[in-house]
Amino acid sequence: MRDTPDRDDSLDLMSLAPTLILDPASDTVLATNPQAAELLGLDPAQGARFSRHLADGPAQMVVFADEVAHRGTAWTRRVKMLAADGTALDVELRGKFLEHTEGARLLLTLIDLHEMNLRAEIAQAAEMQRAGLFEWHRAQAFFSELERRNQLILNAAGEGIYGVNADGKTTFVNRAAQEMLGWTADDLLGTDIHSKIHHHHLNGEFYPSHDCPIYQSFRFEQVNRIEDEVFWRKDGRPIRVEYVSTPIYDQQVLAGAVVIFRDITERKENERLLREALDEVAALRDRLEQENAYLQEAIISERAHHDIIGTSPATRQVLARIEMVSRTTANVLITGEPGTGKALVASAIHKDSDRRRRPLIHVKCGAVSSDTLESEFFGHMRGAFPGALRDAPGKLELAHGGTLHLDDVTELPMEMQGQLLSALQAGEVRRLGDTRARQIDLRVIASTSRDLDREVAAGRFREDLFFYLNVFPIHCTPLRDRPEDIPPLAMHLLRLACKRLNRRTPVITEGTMQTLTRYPWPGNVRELANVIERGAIVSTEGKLIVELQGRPSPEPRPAAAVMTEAEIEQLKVLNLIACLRETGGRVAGPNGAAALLGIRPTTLYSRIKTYGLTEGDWR
Ligand SMILES: Nc1ncnc2c1ncn2[C@@H]1O[C@H](COP(=O)(O)OP(=O)(O)OP(=O)(O)O)[C@@H](O)[C@H]1O
Repeated sequence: MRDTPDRDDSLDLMSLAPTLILDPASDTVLATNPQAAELLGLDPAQGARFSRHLADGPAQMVVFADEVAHRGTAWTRRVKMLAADGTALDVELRGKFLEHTEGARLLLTLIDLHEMNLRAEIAQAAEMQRAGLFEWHRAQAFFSELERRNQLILNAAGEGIYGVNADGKTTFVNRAAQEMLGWTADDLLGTDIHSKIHHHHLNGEFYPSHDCPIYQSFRFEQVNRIEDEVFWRKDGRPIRVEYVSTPIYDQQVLAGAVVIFRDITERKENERLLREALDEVAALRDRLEQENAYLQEAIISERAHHDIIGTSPATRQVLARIEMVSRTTANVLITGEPGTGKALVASAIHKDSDRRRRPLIHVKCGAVSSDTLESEFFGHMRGAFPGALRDAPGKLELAHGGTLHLDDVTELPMEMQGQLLSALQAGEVRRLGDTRARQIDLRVIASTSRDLDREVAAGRFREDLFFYLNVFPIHCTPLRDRPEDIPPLAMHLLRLACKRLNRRTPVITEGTMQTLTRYPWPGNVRELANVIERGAIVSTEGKLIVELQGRPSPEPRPAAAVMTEAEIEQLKVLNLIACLRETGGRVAGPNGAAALLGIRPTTLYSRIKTYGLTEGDWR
């Protein structure tokens, strides 16, 4: 240490804080370190008087020096100090008493409070920054973990998920979406996804983006759920999708939309196959129903479709007409007395026609009750009327693709005749209780044992239905007018009956055959079949015995005598008189003579006039 207030190297070692040695008695700064010289701005030229640096005079300094002398060490902030240029210094003085041979010395350390505050603030700021950085890192780690987890969730989702911003540009695409679409995230991110995957409908129609429900979600804040549209894969193939597009918000501002979609191609394909299978099942069921009904019909009516037996000109003509008409689609009207084989002819026409693989439906019109007539012909839906427990097709529907045989067609009530004609002409039926019309394609064969001309004339049968049915007439001749058919028929019917009865076939003796041939057979072939069957049951000793219900076998009829025109005219007049007598002179009306004769009343009036008949002739 030096006795001058110049720099003292020992003080450099002692302290980095501004420090000086003061002789309080002479108010002299004996030594300083550079920090103190710099702080106080000591200038050797201006001398080393310490009191120059005291802002409020020496009083406080004296008090402090006494305290230091008394305690050995002390500190104070009461001594206000100035730099050499008069700048106020904010310092804390720390004093230490030093014994010296030349008197007491005061070692003063000046703590620059201003700098200390500054450092404290910097330290605090540094501390805060350090803490802030840490928090920031923590937040960053938290969010990146969150994002990673979200990515994991998005990628693990089975549904395709993608996001678009408010400009329709793709913002994210999950793995499932990339797999389903064949487009990678790189292909899609930042691009207009609609133009890549949603540009056309399945039918090839262009799909403008402003019509797209996804566009509407991010433009008009709509949640849209779509059940069946297509997205286009990168390889150009469509996939059927269902999707939900939901608008998304950032701080309550519409930011875009998220689309969650599912590939339903397989489901749609399965639905299509299922629908097809169900349609097929329904068609098969209908067909089975029809065929079942046909079989039932066949069993109920006990119609064995035997071949038509007979060699008479009448039978040969019937066979020729069957051959002529069966391959056409023409409707056929079969007339003839009961039991003459009309149903057999109808079956033969069907069997020879192109419709033979489809059913032949026989409807015995006279046997259907008037209550169920409509449902019988047109069918009904379940619940259409009390007792309609299930859907049922009508006879017209059952005959679809095949043939409908209207047996005893004249028995149909007039109203039903009209309904039937409309359905047949329109080629469609509507089941009772159904709104849907069903197409029918059928051929109609009608048969009757009545004189249809007469029925029409009598107003009991619709003329338009008559014309519809009578496209191709076939007449079955009564058995009595074709006796040459009786032997082959008798043998044929006997073979059938014995087969059915499981009996040996007896022989028909010549005498028996003559008896059969002479009999007038009012019941025609049906009666012959019954007689033969009874005979087969009662026959013994291998011979057929026939019982003809006590009717006398008439003598063989003489060949018909040839009549002159005059004789025929005479017969007509007599017949007309007998007819008018029968009707009590009534000409018109259902029970009038005209109806009985099968001619129009006007025709009858003109005939009465022509023959000059008067009431006295039939009274
Ligand atoms: N030519 C024939 N050859 C063989 N069997 C016949 C012949 N004609 C009629 N039959 C038989 O006679 C029976 C009566 O015939 P079918 O029922 O066809 O008569 P139909 O004229 O339709 O009678 P209906 O007017 O009473 O209904 C049937 O068993 C039928 O097989």
